[in-house]
Amino acid sequence: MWKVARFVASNVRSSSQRRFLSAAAIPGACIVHKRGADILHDPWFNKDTGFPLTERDRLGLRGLLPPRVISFEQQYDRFMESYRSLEKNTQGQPYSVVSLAKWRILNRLHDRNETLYYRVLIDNIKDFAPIIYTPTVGLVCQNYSGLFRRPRGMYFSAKDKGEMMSMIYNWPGQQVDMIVLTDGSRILGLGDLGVQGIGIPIGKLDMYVAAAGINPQRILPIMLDVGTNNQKLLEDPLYLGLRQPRLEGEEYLSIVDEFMEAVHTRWPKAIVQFEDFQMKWAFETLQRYRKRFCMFNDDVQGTAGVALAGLLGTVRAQGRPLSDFVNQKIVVVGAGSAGLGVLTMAIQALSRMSGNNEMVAKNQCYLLDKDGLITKERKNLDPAAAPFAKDIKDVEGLREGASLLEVVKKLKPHVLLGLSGVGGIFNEPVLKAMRESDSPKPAIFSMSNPTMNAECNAADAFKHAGPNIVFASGSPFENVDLGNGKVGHVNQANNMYLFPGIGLGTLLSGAHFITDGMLQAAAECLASYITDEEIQKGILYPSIDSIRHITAEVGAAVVQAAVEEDLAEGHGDVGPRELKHMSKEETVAYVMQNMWFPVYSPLVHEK
Ligand SMILES: NC(=O)c1ccc[n+]([C@@H]2O[C@H](COP(=O)([O-])OP(=O)(O)OC[C@H]3O[C@@H](n4cnc5c(N)ncnc54)[C@H](O)[C@@H]3O)[C@@H](O)[C@H]2O)c1
Ligand SMILES: O=C(O)C[C@H](O)C(=O)O
Ligand SMILES: [Mg+2]
Repeated sequence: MWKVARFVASNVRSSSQRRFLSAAAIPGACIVHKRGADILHDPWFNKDTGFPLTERDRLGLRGLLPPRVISFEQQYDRFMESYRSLEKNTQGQPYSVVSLAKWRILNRLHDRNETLYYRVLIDNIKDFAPIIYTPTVGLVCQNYSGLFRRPRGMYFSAKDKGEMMSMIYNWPGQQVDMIVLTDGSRILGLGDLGVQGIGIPIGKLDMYVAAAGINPQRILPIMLDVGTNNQKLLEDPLYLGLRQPRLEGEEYLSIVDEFMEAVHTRWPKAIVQFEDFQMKWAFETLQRYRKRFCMFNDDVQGTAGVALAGLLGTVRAQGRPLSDFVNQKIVVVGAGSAGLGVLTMAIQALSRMSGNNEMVAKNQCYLLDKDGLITKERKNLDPAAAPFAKDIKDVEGLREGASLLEVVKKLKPHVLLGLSGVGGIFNEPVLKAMRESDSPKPAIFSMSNPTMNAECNAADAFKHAGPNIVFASGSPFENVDLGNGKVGHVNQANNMYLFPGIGLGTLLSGAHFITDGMLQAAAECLASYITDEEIQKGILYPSIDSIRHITAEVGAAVVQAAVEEDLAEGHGDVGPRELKHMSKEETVAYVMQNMWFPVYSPLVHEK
């Protein structure tokens, strides 16, 4: 059942206490086998000027660093000062120049000193997420060839067929818990970016470290380069990927199969998150692997949970009981991997609420793609969209392929949700038509990324659709000043609220598969996180500042769902029996205690 109660773990302490707890959870003092300059050049172990004298002595660092030892806090302040002065010095310059400059300064730190990097990221997540993640990561992918300095993660290409099993052992880390994999075929709303799409797994895994406290030594971003159909890239002499058209059909699948086998052989417990695959492969690989490997598709499944939580929040924002969800008319614009994922999960929830009546559930939902309203009259109807195609007699006054404006005018939907990847299609006439919605508080979800691809921006949404709307977007926008002291709240409906908790919860449960039940538990948990008071202000999702706490709760919900389904095999010292006996609060505490937190750990034993 959908319960609306904010759960606050009894042992949630102040943030400084939590930091202490997390730091204390780091297993044993890490003893490094490297020496001298090799340590300084290894971002996992490097402490820059922070190496204490004993470590300088015993690790062969004497003379390789300036003599004064600088504390972690001083290093932190020094970085933040240079970041702030960069901000000041780039004021007034174009968005792309400023955000790429910010990305570069963060990336340089990432390449040099991971402990300091993740600490500044965690402490300043609201400011830095838009740089290392959406939307700047999109710009980084587009400019990857020019920005490339050092590799990060692994690259498997079509040319590596037959070699992957040995290649996987080239990765220096002993243990890998979390992998994010892309083939670069649908990077955000930017299309096929080939090998340049590697920026996305890197950004997602940074969020895993920041939000879920996955140890950065145990993450692995991976690019599967099977070619690109992007002509501009193929012709670019600086392009770093394979210069050939994308593999298709069995050839393509045999590469992904080989890769999955290789990963599974070396790290049988690693979780693989599929990210930004074009729709046909997103669905095909999900179906092919979800019962064989521990994997999920974030665009299909993570997005669905986040959208569902927002849709339920919308019902609450209207002052209605959750059961009223079955009366919401929902128009989804975009019939791709994300749009279909959202509809599938929304219809499952609607069916449950209407006594397992899938017909009732489907009646409430309408789907459009680039050719307009999808009905059963559609020629060459995509089989993936077919279950959501309307019977023409059920859409009286509308025709097959009706335009978005026609649909909105006719249906007066409660919710307009965009996952089309096309910037600006919620234009002025469409937004104005939403003023006639049957809902007193219509919802506009402009979920496509990055910012330029959003179906509309926040200011236009409030301006044209009116001040009563609830608004959410995939990329961040500033809140909108509505005058008279009123604020139009902007929510960020982004799968970042769920994927870290799905991954962490699965890892800590020891489940071998990620089931619909576990994903549903994650979505329910997010939906119940927000208080009624916040909902009244149009707040559907918590602030990203609290992403670690949200992720702990989502992770715990996933663990508990795995336990309920008898899939939990435990993790580390914690076995399935112990997991079974944990209360909800204890499960949240267990998850929190397993979150890595960046502090310099000793590299030599105390004498
Ligand atoms: N906010 C989030 O968390 C989140 C999650 C996943 C995807 N997304 C975004 O959603 C977008 C789509 O992702 P996807 O994987 O579904 O892509 P996709 O390529 O699989 O699907 C895009 C769909 O949009 C349709 N479309 C194109 N032009 C249209 C138009 N003018 N009107 C109506 N429909 C149109 C296409 O026909 C297709 O059905 C991307 O921009 C992506 O960044 C956001
Ligand atoms: O990457 C994001 O910000 C969300 C989503 O996975 C997307 O593909 O747009
Ligand atoms: Mg994605």
